[in-house]
Amino acid sequence: MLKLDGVSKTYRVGAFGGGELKAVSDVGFEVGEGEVVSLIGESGSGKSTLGRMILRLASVSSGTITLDGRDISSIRDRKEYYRQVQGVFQDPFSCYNPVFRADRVFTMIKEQYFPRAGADEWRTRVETALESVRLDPGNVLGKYPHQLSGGQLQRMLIARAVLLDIRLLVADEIISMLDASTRIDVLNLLADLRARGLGILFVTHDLSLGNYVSDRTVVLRHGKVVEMGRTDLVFGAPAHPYTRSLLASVPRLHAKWTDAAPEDMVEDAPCAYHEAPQESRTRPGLAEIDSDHYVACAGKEKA
Ligand SMILES: Nc1ncnc2c1ncn2[C@@H]1O[C@H](COP(=O)(O)OP(=O)(O)OP(=O)(O)O)[C@@H](O)[C@H]1O
Repeated sequence: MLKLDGVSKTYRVGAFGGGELKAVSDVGFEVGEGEVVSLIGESGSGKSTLGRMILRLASVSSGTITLDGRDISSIRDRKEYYRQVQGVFQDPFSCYNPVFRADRVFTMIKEQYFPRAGADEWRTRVETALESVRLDPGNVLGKYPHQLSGGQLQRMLIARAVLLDIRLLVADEIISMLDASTRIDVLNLLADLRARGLGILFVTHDLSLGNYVSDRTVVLRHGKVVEMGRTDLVFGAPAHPYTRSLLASVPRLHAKWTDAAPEDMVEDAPCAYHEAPQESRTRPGLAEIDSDHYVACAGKEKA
């Protein structure tokens, strides 16, 4: 479905845009139907930039992003694209105008995409979409954003995507601002949507969330993929020192802070990329060290 191939993004920075900042370098991965792919990396690693390029909110400097083999930049009709691909972001409050009722987000969808739907039919569709994101329509319809919780507003945005029956959701840090119990609700909701065939790019800096929800994981560092593949392999047998150090820094329930030192962070461990045979370098800068488990050179990262 969605495929990124050698995608890079360079921002113009500094006085009069005289400098350049390479936020994303030569990134390639896929998101299939009914698949959740986590994009993991620390702050500034380029996760949101990738999400924004996929959502066509930022231009691609080089490389291609395709949907079913079609370059997304060649899809002139943005409405057609957004009928299939939508984003939900960290701060749900920023997506609503406080002056209007929150369900205006549905009215806008109706006006743009379903102008001919009758009022009753539309109301039934909205109610069904709300129920599918585990919201009680009676509790949320007709209310202003300040009368709803962050979790409810976030789910309404996901319901909007459900109404459009999209194929790919870019979920950028959507859990970060929610409390623990609401987090699990939203995560379970994503699992429901995946079961219905929705592809999800789950952008997060939180490894445990990524591990919980995703089939495949892409670890980004300084805009480059350092490791990616099946989540059980990336988390179970991390091959890049950066992935290992990220995993080692996740607080563990049964370990005291001093015990949680990154014991497996061996600086002079052999580089898995260079240990792998030449023919395993099937993607630029990455070696396939197991079926659907890719790693970048550790030496270059250390340099
Ligand atoms: N519009 C922009 N103009 C210039 N530089 C930008 C712009 N947007 C992002 N950057 C820079 O690009 C790099 C990647 O930023 P990005 O927001 O993609 O990272 P991130 O991994 O999503 O971080 P966070 O988790 O903090 O949101 C950072 O160095 C950031 O400062």
